[in-house]
Amino acid sequence: MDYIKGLEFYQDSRETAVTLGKFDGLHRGHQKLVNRVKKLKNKHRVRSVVFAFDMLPLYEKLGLPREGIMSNEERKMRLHGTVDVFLECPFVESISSMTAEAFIKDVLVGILHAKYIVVGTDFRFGHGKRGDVHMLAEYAGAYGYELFVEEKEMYGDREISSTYIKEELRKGNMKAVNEMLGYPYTVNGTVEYGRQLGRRLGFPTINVQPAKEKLLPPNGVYIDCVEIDGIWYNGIGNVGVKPTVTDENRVLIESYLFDYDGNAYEKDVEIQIYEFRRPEQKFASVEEMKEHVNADIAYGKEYFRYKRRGE
Ligand SMILES: Cc1cc2nc3c(=O)[nH]c(=O)nc-3n(C[C@H](O)[C@H](O)[C@H](O)COP(=O)(O)O)c2cc1C
Ligand SMILES: Nc1ncnc2c1ncn2[C@@H]1O[C@H](COP(=O)(O)OP(=O)(O)OP(=O)(O)O)[C@@H](O)[C@H]1O
Repeated sequence: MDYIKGLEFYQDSRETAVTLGKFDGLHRGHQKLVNRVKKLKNKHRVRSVVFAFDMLPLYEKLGLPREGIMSNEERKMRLHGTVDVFLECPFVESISSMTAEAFIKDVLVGILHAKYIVVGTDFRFGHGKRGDVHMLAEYAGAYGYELFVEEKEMYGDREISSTYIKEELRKGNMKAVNEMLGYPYTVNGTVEYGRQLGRRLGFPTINVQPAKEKLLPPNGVYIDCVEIDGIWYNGIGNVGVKPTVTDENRVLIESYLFDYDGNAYEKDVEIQIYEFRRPEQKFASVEEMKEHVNADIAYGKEYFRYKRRGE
């Protein structure tokens, strides 16, 4: 997969099947669009392209933190191997001020040579969000592309969206989050050196700091699975600032893995979060915390007696 950041760097004259949007989370609805693009590629021998807006410049301009389901890096990793091109387009002034008509003519047709365009029913684009599926359909004949409009994937009686997933993530409702994503909520990061206190207490942990632009579930203890060197390990971990042992305000994911005894420091790992167990607590002593963590570990082992990763 070619990864291109910035429209100006896309310089391929081959025809494409392209899907467009913000694609935060690459949830089940997004996957439907990506799958359609893959099918069109196989059928018509065109290049398959995911065109994703990078909303970071907008958040920076507004002075707001970006709280995404995934970081840009995680999105890139997740798309790897699915399409020919992942084009990330920073949402800068020149893009946000472009009219919808110009976006179709200059970007979709002019730069991307789109032969097939795939979007959801509610896709909006262009200055003032004036562009929609009706406008895309209107210009299809003139510009020689075919439009595919996919029905929205549902979760219960509500449409799946990044917004809906973030609402549930903020509540720690991992079941809903994971079902809407169609894969477990994932954090990628590098294992850092901790203070080795866990090891002394009998539960060594891997410590990972998530990307700063990532929305995490509420601080608390969660069932998780961690991939190290291509092998998955079951575990239970804490998302938070570990107030019992430090006054630092740095949010980490710390996980105790049941069957791992290697040295994971500085390795890149993937953490999947499954189920909320309890909120993070400031215990009166490390001994009291140890009792609770031991109970958490017993709970986690019991959990995996009946379930395998991903179930
Ligand atoms: C299952 C589990 C539950 C935890 N729960 C809490 C908690 O409720 N409060 C807290 O302050 N720290 C909690 N922690 C974090 C521990 O304080 C931390 O892992 C320990 O101090 C070791 O830190 P170190 O890696 O820096 O040595 C938990 C850790 C695990 C693995
Ligand atoms: N549930 C869904 N089913 C099918 N297509 C979807 C679904 N949700 C979004 N899409 C389509 O995926 C593309 C990218 O959507 P985008 O990420 O911009 O929206 P979203 O997931 O609804 O996010 P947000 O909640 O931030 O608006 C668009 O073409 C959109 O119509």
